Amino acid sequence: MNDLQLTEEQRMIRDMARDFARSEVAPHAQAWEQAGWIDDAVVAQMGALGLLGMVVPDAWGGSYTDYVAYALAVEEISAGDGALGALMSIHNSVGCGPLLKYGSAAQQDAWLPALASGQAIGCFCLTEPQAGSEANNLRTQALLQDGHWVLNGAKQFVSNGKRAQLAIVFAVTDPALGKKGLSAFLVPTDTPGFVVERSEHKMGIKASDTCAVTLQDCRIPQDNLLGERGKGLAIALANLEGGRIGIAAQALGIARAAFEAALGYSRERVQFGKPIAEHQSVANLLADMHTRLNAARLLILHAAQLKSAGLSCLSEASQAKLFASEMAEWVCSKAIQIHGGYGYLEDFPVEKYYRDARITQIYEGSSEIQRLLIARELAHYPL
Ligand SMILES: CC(C)(COP(=O)(O)OP(=O)(O)OC[C@H]1O[C@@H](n2cnc3c(N)ncnc32)[C@H](O)[C@@H]1OP(=O)(O)O)[C@@H](O)C(=O)NCCC(=O)NCCSC(=O)CCS(=O)O
Repeated sequence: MNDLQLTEEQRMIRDMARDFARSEVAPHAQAWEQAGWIDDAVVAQMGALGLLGMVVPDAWGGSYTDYVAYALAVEEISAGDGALGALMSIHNSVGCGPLLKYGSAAQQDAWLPALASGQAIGCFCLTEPQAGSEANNLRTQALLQDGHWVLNGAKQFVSNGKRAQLAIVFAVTDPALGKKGLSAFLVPTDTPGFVVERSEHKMGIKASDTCAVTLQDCRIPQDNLLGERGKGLAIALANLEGGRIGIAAQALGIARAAFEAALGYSRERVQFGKPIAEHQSVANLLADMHTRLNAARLLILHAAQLKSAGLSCLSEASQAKLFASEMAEWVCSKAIQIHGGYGYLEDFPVEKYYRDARITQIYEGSSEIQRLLIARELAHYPL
């Protein structure tokens, strides 16, 4: 999809996000990485610009246009900093998304205005030490006692874990029912017994707070059940579908930043009497990088269009994430190659892009899970 196929509103949102990323995000990304924390002020600015309420309708103070505008904005912010792209995608997609689709009117009114403005940040507590790809193998228990749910268990790899005010937590309510015995809950993170254990030390997106969380007799009102009892797995998987569009856009943004760094460098770096961009081996690499970036964007925006139209995009979102995340590692690696030895140094940005891109093949469903989902959907492929 080129500019011609975007609406004026989609272009304006993309350009606003691009300007913001270039002036307020990219210049600080390295400092945030060193601090292991994204500056609170920039998160507040994103809230004021509407970038944290992009899937929430106006009625709750959100800035929803459609998922195309959202994907374009995630790409731009991620080109500025992959860690901030993670915060944005996870907050919008799997933080706000479940409340929008499954929340009661009272739950939506209580949380969506704060989430949409960025005054509250959301996180998604599904994964457990023994339940990664096998999302239904949860051990966290929720017991109903005296009008309260009491949650106990351990969650792993919770992005925004330290920053979030609201956690969407998945737990076993009816062990005998297997997959149909899981439920979803809204847990304010200041509830006693919601314990953020540690921020993990990661290879990339180091400024994103990825935490282990334990639930220790964490008591929440009975009304904090999100959606129907027993529908927890469906709620989790339905939201990961949208989340995967966001992570694909994050991968694309990081890869595009790497490509642009490599293109700029190749025009300046002279070897054998001419800029290396004019050497065919480098020019061919740049051509392949550009082509793959544009192919990824088409897949992402196609999935986003389906989602905006309220259609299922399970396979398309998985295809977008699979292709974009694997493309991102390849493009970032080639960007380092074009920089030669300098690309391996922290003085140049491409080594960070390479590290930041790697996670996109793992979280919100690994490449192996995306292939499994795409293959499953082929059962309905018309011949
Ligand atoms: C590997 C899996 C695909 C296996 O899934 P299952 O076979 O166990 O599940 P199903 O039987 O297919 O579905 C169960 C239930 O959910 C409904 N469902 C499934 N998908 C959708 C959807 N897209 N929309 C709506 N509903 C859906 C389905 O109809 C069933 O409902 P009923 O029982 O019929 O009522 C799966 O386990 C999987 O995807 N695994 C990967 C998990 C994953 O991505 N984990 C990452 C978690 S988040 C993370 O990485 C942390 C980063 S962050 O902080 O975001």
